[in-house]
Amino acid sequence: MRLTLKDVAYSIQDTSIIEDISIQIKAKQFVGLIGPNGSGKSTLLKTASRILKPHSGLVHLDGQDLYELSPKQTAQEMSVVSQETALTFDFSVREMVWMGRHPHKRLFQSDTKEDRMIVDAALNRVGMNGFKERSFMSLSGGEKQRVLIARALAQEANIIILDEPTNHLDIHHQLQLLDLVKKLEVTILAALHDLNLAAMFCDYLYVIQNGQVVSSGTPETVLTTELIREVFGVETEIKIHPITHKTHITFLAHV
Ligand SMILES: Nc1ncnc2c1ncn2[C@@H]1O[C@H](COP(=O)(O)OP(=O)(O)OP(=O)(O)O)[C@@H](O)[C@H]1O
Repeated sequence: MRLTLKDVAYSIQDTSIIEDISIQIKAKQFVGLIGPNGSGKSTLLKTASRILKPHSGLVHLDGQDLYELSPKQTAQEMSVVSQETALTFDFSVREMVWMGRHPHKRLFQSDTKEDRMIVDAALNRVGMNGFKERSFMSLSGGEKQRVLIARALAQEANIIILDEPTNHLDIHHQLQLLDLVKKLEVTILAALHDLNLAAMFCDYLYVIQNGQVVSSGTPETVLTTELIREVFGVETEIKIHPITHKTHITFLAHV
């Protein structure tokens, strides 16, 4: 499933947060958003996922206007993993993941054997099956993050939008999570802070600065010493790593 944003803009009280953003994510592509703190990545992800309605511009799923779909249809196609999971009540881990099944169910329909198998399989894939009866609120940041990924898996969406998915995760779980997400073969849009992980996993990158796209392309073409100096204010040495054959950045000093 393709996700397309055309000339998307969003402002808060006359202050432009993002403007003229056009991005295209082909089916099954893993696209990364990179950019400094406060550049507008989360706002962009929210406009792409119907959490914030753009003030102008269009968001299309396979050519169809996102706002012509019902919220339930949107949830069948797209799942969002973000840090801001506001919970009024505490739920168990199993219940949290089970919520991913909601868009596939009729009103008041109880869970089926298939739902239970999907929830168990999702928890297994993120290594959290042993935590099923634990309260979600009692989990560590990294454990919560893995449960939210399991919920996205249980939702069986064609597009997954991730806001800094590796935040809170140790290096083993960062690599495991991005590897898992990549192998799902669904369309992925993710804001990532770690430029080396972005280079390893993303097929294509958009660089956001001051609410606008300032560069886009494959990691090898986008991640240059000039761009990183300009956008992040950091001197780097960049090489193709002899083992991974991916762009590898060594950070030298801030400018
Ligand atoms: N509700 C709000 N009221 C006022 N300003 C806001 C609001 N939400 C976001 N902003 C501002 O919009 C800008 C972009 O924020 P956003 O969270 O999209 O950036 P980001 O690139 O995701 O940042 P980070 O990397 O730090 O997570 C920031 O300057 C932020 O302070």
